[in-house]
Amino acid sequence: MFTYPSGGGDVAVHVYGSDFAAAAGLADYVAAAAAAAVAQRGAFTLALSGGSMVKSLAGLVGREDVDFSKWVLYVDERNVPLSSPDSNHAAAHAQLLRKVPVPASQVLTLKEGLPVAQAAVHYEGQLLELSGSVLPRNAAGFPEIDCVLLGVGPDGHVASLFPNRRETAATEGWVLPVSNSPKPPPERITLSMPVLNAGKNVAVVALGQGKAEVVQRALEVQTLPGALPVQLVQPTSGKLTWVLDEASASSLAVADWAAGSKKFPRSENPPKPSA
Ligand SMILES: O=C(O)[C@H](O)[C@@H](O)[C@H](O)[C@H](O)COP(=O)(O)O
Repeated sequence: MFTYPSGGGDVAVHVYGSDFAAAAGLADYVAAAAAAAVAQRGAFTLALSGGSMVKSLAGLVGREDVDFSKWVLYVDERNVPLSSPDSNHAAAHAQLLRKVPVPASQVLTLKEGLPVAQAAVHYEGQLLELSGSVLPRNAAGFPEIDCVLLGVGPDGHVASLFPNRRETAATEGWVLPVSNSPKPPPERITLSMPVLNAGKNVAVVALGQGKAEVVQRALEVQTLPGALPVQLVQPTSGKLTWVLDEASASSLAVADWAAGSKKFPRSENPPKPSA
Protein backbone atom coordinates (compact mmCIF):
# COMPACT_ATOMS: atom_id res chain seq x y z
CA MET A 1 0.00 0.00 0.00
CA PHE A 2 1.23 3.52 -0.69
CA THR A 3 -0.34 6.92 -0.43
CA TYR A 4 -0.77 9.87 -2.76
CA PRO A 5 -1.61 13.36 -1.57
CA SER A 6 -4.94 14.66 -2.86
CA GLY A 7 -6.85 17.90 -2.38
CA GLY A 8 -8.83 16.40 0.48
CA GLY A 9 -6.05 14.46 2.22
CA ASP A 10 -4.05 11.36 1.47
CA VAL A 11 -5.38 8.64 -0.80
CA ALA A 12 -4.51 5.08 0.20
CA VAL A 13 -3.63 3.12 -2.94
CA HIS A 14 -3.70 -0.67 -2.84
CA VAL A 15 -2.22 -2.63 -5.71
CA TYR A 16 -3.15 -6.31 -5.95
CA GLY A 17 -1.44 -8.99 -7.97
CA SER A 18 -4.59 -10.03 -9.85
CA ASP A 19 -8.24 -9.13 -10.21
CA PHE A 20 -9.05 -12.15 -8.06
CA ALA A 21 -6.84 -10.81 -5.25
CA ALA A 22 -8.39 -7.35 -5.70
CA ALA A 23 -11.89 -8.82 -5.35
CA ALA A 24 -10.82 -10.59 -2.14
CA GLY A 25 -9.27 -7.37 -0.78
CA LEU A 26 -12.39 -5.41 -1.69
CA ALA A 27 -14.58 -7.99 0.03
CA ASP A 28 -12.53 -7.62 3.22
CA TYR A 29 -12.82 -3.83 2.97
CA VAL A 30 -16.61 -3.92 2.54
CA ALA A 31 -17.05 -6.59 5.21
CA ALA A 32 -15.07 -4.52 7.74
CA ALA A 33 -17.06 -1.36 6.95
CA ALA A 34 -20.31 -3.33 7.26
CA ALA A 35 -19.33 -4.87 10.59
CA ALA A 36 -18.42 -1.45 12.03
CA ALA A 37 -21.68 0.15 10.84
CA VAL A 38 -23.88 -2.72 12.03
CA ALA A 39 -22.18 -2.68 15.45
CA GLN A 40 -22.71 1.07 15.70
CA ARG A 41 -26.19 1.59 14.21
CA GLY A 42 -27.62 -1.81 13.28
CA ALA A 43 -27.52 -0.96 9.55
CA PHE A 44 -25.03 -0.72 6.70
CA THR A 45 -25.53 1.46 3.65
CA LEU A 46 -23.68 0.72 0.42
CA ALA A 47 -23.68 2.62 -2.88
CA LEU A 48 -22.58 0.74 -5.99
CA SER A 49 -21.77 2.10 -9.40
CA GLY A 50 -22.08 0.01 -12.52
CA GLY A 51 -19.69 -1.10 -15.19
CA SER A 52 -16.91 -3.60 -14.63
CA MET A 53 -16.59 -2.72 -10.92
CA VAL A 54 -19.59 -4.90 -10.13
CA LYS A 55 -17.60 -8.03 -11.05
CA SER A 56 -15.20 -7.30 -8.20
CA LEU A 57 -18.03 -7.87 -5.72
CA ALA A 58 -17.74 -11.61 -6.33
CA GLY A 59 -15.48 -11.90 -3.26
CA LEU A 60 -18.47 -11.13 -1.00
CA VAL A 61 -20.44 -14.16 -2.12
CA GLY A 62 -20.45 -16.85 0.55
CA ARG A 63 -18.97 -14.66 3.31
CA GLU A 64 -20.45 -16.08 6.49
CA ASP A 65 -19.07 -13.27 8.65
CA VAL A 66 -21.29 -10.69 6.93
CA ASP A 67 -24.84 -9.93 8.11
CA PHE A 68 -26.41 -9.12 4.75
CA SER A 69 -29.85 -8.70 6.36
CA LYS A 70 -28.73 -5.29 7.66
CA TRP A 71 -27.61 -3.95 4.27
CA VAL A 72 -29.35 -1.13 2.44
CA LEU A 73 -28.18 -0.68 -1.13
CA TYR A 74 -28.15 2.13 -3.65
CA VAL A 75 -27.16 1.36 -7.26
CA ASP A 76 -26.05 4.04 -9.76
CA GLU A 77 -28.77 3.68 -12.35
CA ARG A 78 -29.23 4.03 -16.04
CA ASN A 79 -32.81 5.03 -16.92
CA VAL A 80 -33.68 1.78 -18.67
CA PRO A 81 -36.05 -1.08 -17.80
CA LEU A 82 -34.66 -3.29 -15.02
CA SER A 83 -34.75 -6.20 -17.48
CA SER A 84 -32.43 -4.37 -19.92
CA PRO A 85 -28.87 -5.67 -20.38
CA ASP A 86 -27.82 -2.03 -19.75
CA SER A 87 -29.41 -1.93 -16.28
CA ASN A 88 -26.88 -1.51 -13.46
CA HIS A 89 -29.48 -2.88 -11.07
CA ALA A 90 -29.67 -6.06 -13.14
CA ALA A 91 -25.86 -6.32 -13.18
CA ALA A 92 -25.65 -5.89 -9.39
CA HIS A 93 -28.38 -8.50 -9.05
CA ALA A 94 -26.62 -10.99 -11.30
CA GLN A 95 -23.19 -10.54 -9.70
CA LEU A 96 -24.16 -10.20 -6.05
CA LEU A 97 -27.73 -9.64 -4.97
CA ARG A 98 -29.16 -12.95 -6.13
CA LYS A 99 -26.31 -14.74 -4.34
CA VAL A 100 -26.44 -13.05 -0.91
CA PRO A 101 -29.40 -12.58 1.46
CA VAL A 102 -29.92 -8.81 1.22
CA PRO A 103 -33.72 -8.35 1.54
CA ALA A 104 -35.16 -7.10 -1.77
CA SER A 105 -37.03 -4.33 0.11
CA GLN A 106 -33.65 -2.91 1.16
CA VAL A 107 -32.39 -2.48 -2.37
CA LEU A 108 -33.50 0.93 -3.62
CA THR A 109 -34.86 0.47 -7.12
CA LEU A 110 -35.35 2.77 -10.08
CA LYS A 111 -39.00 3.31 -10.99
CA GLU A 112 -39.23 2.21 -14.58
CA GLY A 113 -40.75 4.22 -17.41
CA LEU A 114 -40.43 7.74 -15.93
CA PRO A 115 -38.79 10.73 -17.63
CA VAL A 116 -35.29 10.92 -16.17
CA ALA A 117 -35.92 14.03 -14.04
CA GLN A 118 -38.87 12.33 -12.34
CA ALA A 119 -36.93 9.08 -11.93
CA ALA A 120 -34.26 11.03 -10.01
CA VAL A 121 -36.86 12.70 -7.77
CA HIS A 122 -38.46 9.32 -7.08
CA TYR A 123 -35.11 7.74 -6.26
CA GLU A 124 -34.05 10.63 -4.03
CA GLY A 125 -37.38 10.23 -2.22
CA GLN A 126 -36.48 6.64 -1.35
CA LEU A 127 -33.19 7.83 0.18
CA LEU A 128 -34.90 10.68 2.06
CA GLU A 129 -37.36 8.21 3.56
CA LEU A 130 -34.58 6.24 5.25
CA SER A 131 -34.45 7.12 8.92
CA GLY A 132 -31.52 8.90 10.54
CA SER A 133 -30.36 5.70 12.22
CA VAL A 134 -30.15 3.90 8.88
CA LEU A 135 -28.77 6.87 6.93
CA PRO A 136 -27.34 9.61 9.18
CA ARG A 137 -26.68 13.06 7.68
CA ASN A 138 -23.62 15.23 8.04
CA ALA A 139 -23.58 18.85 9.23
CA ALA A 140 -24.32 20.05 5.68
CA GLY A 141 -27.38 17.77 5.50
CA PHE A 142 -25.93 15.20 3.09
CA PRO A 143 -26.37 11.48 3.75
CA GLU A 144 -23.33 9.69 5.14
CA ILE A 145 -23.31 6.42 3.17
CA ASP A 146 -21.09 3.87 4.94
CA CYS A 147 -19.38 2.61 1.82
CA VAL A 148 -19.33 4.05 -1.71
CA LEU A 149 -17.79 1.85 -4.42
CA LEU A 150 -16.97 3.67 -7.63
CA GLY A 151 -15.69 2.52 -10.98
CA VAL A 152 -13.91 5.09 -13.13
CA GLY A 153 -14.26 5.64 -16.86
CA PRO A 154 -11.38 6.37 -19.26
CA ASP A 155 -12.55 10.03 -19.24
CA GLY A 156 -12.35 10.09 -15.42
CA HIS A 157 -16.11 9.94 -14.81
CA VAL A 158 -17.43 8.43 -11.63
CA ALA A 159 -21.01 7.28 -11.06
CA SER A 160 -22.70 9.25 -13.89
CA LEU A 161 -20.76 12.47 -13.24
CA PHE A 162 -18.96 13.18 -16.51
CA PRO A 163 -16.18 15.71 -17.27
CA ASN A 164 -17.15 19.36 -17.55
CA ARG A 165 -20.87 18.77 -17.02
CA ARG A 166 -23.21 20.83 -14.87
CA GLU A 167 -24.19 17.84 -12.71
CA THR A 168 -20.55 17.21 -11.83
CA ALA A 169 -20.24 20.70 -10.33
CA ALA A 170 -23.63 20.61 -8.54
CA THR A 171 -23.39 21.50 -4.88
CA GLU A 172 -27.01 20.66 -4.06
CA GLY A 173 -29.24 17.64 -4.44
CA TRP A 174 -28.71 13.99 -3.59
CA VAL A 175 -29.76 12.24 -6.80
CA LEU A 176 -29.38 14.06 -10.11
CA PRO A 177 -30.81 13.30 -13.55
CA VAL A 178 -28.35 13.04 -16.43
CA SER A 179 -29.43 13.36 -20.07
CA ASN A 180 -27.19 13.00 -23.12
CA SER A 181 -24.59 11.01 -21.22
CA PRO A 182 -21.44 10.64 -23.34
CA LYS A 183 -21.39 6.95 -22.33
CA PRO A 184 -24.49 5.09 -23.49
CA PRO A 185 -27.24 4.72 -22.51
CA PRO A 186 -27.94 8.47 -22.57
CA GLU A 187 -30.22 8.79 -19.53
CA ARG A 188 -29.04 8.08 -16.02
CA ILE A 189 -29.59 9.04 -12.42
CA THR A 190 -26.55 9.59 -10.25
CA LEU A 191 -25.54 10.48 -6.72
CA SER A 192 -24.20 14.04 -6.58
CA MET A 193 -20.55 14.79 -5.81
CA PRO A 194 -21.42 16.17 -2.31
CA VAL A 195 -23.13 12.85 -1.53
CA LEU A 196 -20.17 10.81 -2.78
CA ASN A 197 -17.92 12.99 -0.64
CA ALA A 198 -20.11 12.60 2.46
CA GLY A 199 -19.37 8.84 2.29
CA LYS A 200 -17.44 7.29 5.16
CA ASN A 201 -15.44 4.80 3.13
CA VAL A 202 -15.11 5.71 -0.52
CA ALA A 203 -13.25 3.34 -2.82
CA VAL A 204 -12.35 3.82 -6.48
CA VAL A 205 -11.93 0.41 -8.08
CA ALA A 206 -9.96 0.38 -11.35
CA LEU A 207 -8.62 -2.91 -12.67
CA GLY A 208 -6.93 -3.94 -15.91
CA GLN A 209 -4.63 -2.32 -18.45
CA GLY A 210 -7.49 -0.29 -19.91
CA LYS A 211 -7.55 1.83 -16.74
CA ALA A 212 -3.79 2.50 -16.56
CA GLU A 213 -3.92 5.87 -18.31
CA VAL A 214 -6.78 7.34 -16.30
CA VAL A 215 -5.28 6.02 -13.05
CA GLN A 216 -1.98 7.74 -13.81
CA ARG A 217 -3.64 11.01 -14.83
CA ALA A 218 -5.96 11.03 -11.85
CA LEU A 219 -3.28 10.32 -9.27
CA GLU A 220 -0.27 12.09 -10.74
CA VAL A 221 -1.43 14.91 -13.01
CA GLN A 222 -3.11 18.05 -11.82
CA THR A 223 -6.03 18.89 -14.13
CA LEU A 224 -8.58 21.70 -14.17
CA PRO A 225 -11.37 21.18 -11.62
CA GLY A 226 -14.03 18.95 -13.16
CA ALA A 227 -11.84 17.83 -16.07
CA LEU A 228 -11.41 14.48 -14.33
CA PRO A 229 -14.41 14.06 -12.03
CA VAL A 230 -12.66 11.30 -10.10
CA GLN A 231 -10.23 13.96 -8.83
CA LEU A 232 -13.17 15.73 -7.19
CA VAL A 233 -13.81 12.66 -5.06
CA GLN A 234 -12.39 13.97 -1.80
CA PRO A 235 -14.37 12.69 1.17
CA THR A 236 -15.15 15.43 3.69
CA SER A 237 -14.52 13.33 6.75
CA GLY A 238 -14.39 9.79 5.36
CA LYS A 239 -11.48 7.87 3.92
CA LEU A 240 -10.55 7.52 0.23
CA THR A 241 -9.02 4.31 -1.07
CA TRP A 242 -8.04 3.25 -4.58
CA VAL A 243 -8.09 -0.45 -5.41
CA LEU A 244 -5.83 -1.28 -8.36
CA ASP A 245 -4.12 -4.27 -9.89
CA GLU A 246 -0.63 -4.33 -11.35
CA ALA A 247 -1.97 -3.66 -14.86
CA SER A 248 -3.98 -0.56 -13.92
CA ALA A 249 -1.09 0.72 -11.77
CA SER A 250 1.50 0.07 -14.46
CA SER A 251 1.81 3.71 -15.62
CA LEU A 252 2.24 5.20 -12.15
CA ALA A 253 5.60 6.73 -11.30
CA VAL A 254 5.72 4.42 -8.32
CA ALA A 255 6.38 1.62 -10.80
CA ASP A 256 9.76 3.20 -11.52
CA TRP A 257 10.57 3.66 -7.87
CA ALA A 258 10.77 -0.10 -7.53
CA ALA A 259 14.09 -0.23 -9.43
CA GLY A 260 12.39 -0.52 -12.79
CA SER A 261 11.12 -3.94 -11.84
CA LYS A 262 7.47 -2.89 -11.90
CA LYS A 263 7.10 -4.40 -8.45
CA PHE A 264 4.60 -2.75 -6.19
CA PRO A 265 4.23 -2.70 -2.45
CA ARG A 266 1.66 -5.51 -2.44
CA SER A 267 -1.49 -5.19 -0.40
CA GLU A 268 -1.01 -7.93 2.09
CA ASN A 269 -3.61 -6.37 4.33
CA PRO A 270 -6.96 -5.06 3.14
CA PRO A 271 -7.51 -1.33 3.38
CA LYS A 272 -8.90 -0.40 6.82
CA PRO A 273 -12.24 1.38 6.67
CA SER A 274 -12.70 4.44 8.86
CA ALA A 275 -15.09 4.02 11.83
O1 LIG B 1 -23.25 3.10 -15.18
C1 LIG B 1 -22.08 3.24 -15.30
O2 LIG B 1 -21.56 3.24 -16.42
C2 LIG B 1 -21.25 3.40 -14.08
O3 LIG B 1 -21.90 3.71 -12.95
C3 LIG B 1 -19.97 4.12 -14.33
O4 LIG B 1 -19.58 5.11 -13.45
C4 LIG B 1 -18.89 3.04 -14.39
O5 LIG B 1 -18.53 2.63 -13.12
C5 LIG B 1 -17.71 3.54 -15.14
O6 LIG B 1 -18.13 3.93 -16.42
C6 LIG B 1 -16.62 2.53 -15.30
O7 LIG B 1 -17.15 1.46 -16.02
P1 LIG B 1 -16.18 0.36 -16.64
O8 LIG B 1 -15.33 -0.13 -15.50
O9 LIG B 1 -17.08 -0.70 -17.17
O10 LIG B 1 -15.36 1.05 -17.67
